[in-house]
Amino acid sequence: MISVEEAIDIVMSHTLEPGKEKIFLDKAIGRVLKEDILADRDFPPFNRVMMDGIAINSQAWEAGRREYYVESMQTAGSPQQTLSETQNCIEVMTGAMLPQNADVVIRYEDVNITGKVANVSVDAVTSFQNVHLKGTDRRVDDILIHKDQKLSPAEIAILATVGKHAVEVVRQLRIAIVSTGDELVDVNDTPSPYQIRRSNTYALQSALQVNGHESKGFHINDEKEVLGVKLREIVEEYDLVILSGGVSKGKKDYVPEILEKLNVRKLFHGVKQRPGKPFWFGVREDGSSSTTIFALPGNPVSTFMCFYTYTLPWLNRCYGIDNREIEASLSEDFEFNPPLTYFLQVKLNLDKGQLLAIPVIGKGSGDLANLLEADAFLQLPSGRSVFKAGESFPVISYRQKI
Ligand SMILES: Nc1nc2c(c(=O)[nH]1)N[C@H]1C(S)=C(S)[C@@H](COP(=O)(O)OP(=O)(O)OC[C@H]3O[C@@H](n4cnc5c(N)ncnc54)[C@H](O)[C@@H]3O)O[C@H]1N2
Ligand code: MOO
Ligand SMILES: [Mg+2]
Repeated sequence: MISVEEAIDIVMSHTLEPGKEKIFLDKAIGRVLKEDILADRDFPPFNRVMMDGIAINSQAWEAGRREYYVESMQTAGSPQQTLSETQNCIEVMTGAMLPQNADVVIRYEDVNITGKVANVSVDAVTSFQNVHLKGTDRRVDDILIHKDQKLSPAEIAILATVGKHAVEVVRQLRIAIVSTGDELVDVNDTPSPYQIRRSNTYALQSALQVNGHESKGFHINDEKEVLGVKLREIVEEYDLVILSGGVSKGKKDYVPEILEKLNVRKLFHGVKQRPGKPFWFGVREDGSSSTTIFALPGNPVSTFMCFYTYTLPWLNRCYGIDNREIEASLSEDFEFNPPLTYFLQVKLNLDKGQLLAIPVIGKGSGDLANLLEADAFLQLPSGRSVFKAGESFPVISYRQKI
């Protein structure tokens, strides 16, 4: 059996290069950009009026003029007008082009308009007040977003404003989630006394979904032949296969044996960790294509922990997304004696800017209800048994709290 550190090294050194594809902007949220995005014009593209009011020429103001004849109105979305007489004004609306020969905008709150005459009630004006000057935010051809950026709503706004209705992003890997087990029935079914509803596929598919990955769910019973046939099809069609169950020592735990028969190269089976000890990992190479297989132990807490500790960081690495390394400090002394890395379930609290991990002890890796009480796993290293309050350890969070 290998250590957690060795397992992470092996997983992370077997990433894929997904390639790229072009997609429409309305489908781009959460995807990773594969091209630099340049400003197609200055930001803003013209001298933009920032307040509803009147536009005047500052020289007229300096010459003492406070009463202005309203020549016309410049609204947003209409071509630039020209102030024909500098002692006059033009009514202007937010978002409009500043009229030619005008360099000051005075807001309506500081103006009294009677008929066609505007009286200004402020004591001072400054050149280009209430004007958002052309090119002051960004210049044409500036790089606005660098490639490899994961797209959030802020990047989507920029892509829209520069007219990118389609963008080049990292191709989505084809992902299959496969649960195994005769005791498992679907969510719509009423289990017999000896059965349970399968939850791992739903947990994994939703964990993928919140991280921007589509996947297809499958279920296969513990029958060698069927497992062999169905897994062959899945392994040949998908880039990533995440299995749950069937990897331990049981008489019907066929998954490792079947995978090896399908020419999946085993990279490890068994990690010195709790939960998740029987975790199996391998790769099937077929000419230019390859399939990566995470066969996770079936106990729901093990499946969950292994996904967040190994599979999600692997996916992030494939997509060029940084894996955040966060630590939290233990709220109380904790003891764990076996020579294994222990992934302690914890609740996270922010305490005076410091992340505090409060142990939430469940009844082992079958106690999936305990996932509700906790937020994360605190990774306590092997080789020691006493962990002191205040000590910091890496934390793997499955909630959006941090
Ligand atoms: N003799 C030994 N027995 C076991 C060992 C061991 O080292 N020696 N390891 C234990 C550990 S640790 C784990 S974890 C489990 C792993 O078992 P498998 O990966 O073979 O998984 P299964 O046997 O198929 O199922 C285990 C458990 O999880 C439930 N399960 C499975 N899939 C789902 C699902 N999709 N949704 C909900 N629950 C699921 C299943 O009903 C079982 O109760 O083995 C220990 N045994
Ligand atoms: O490794 Mo198992 O996940 O402890 O129950
Ligand atoms: Mg088993």
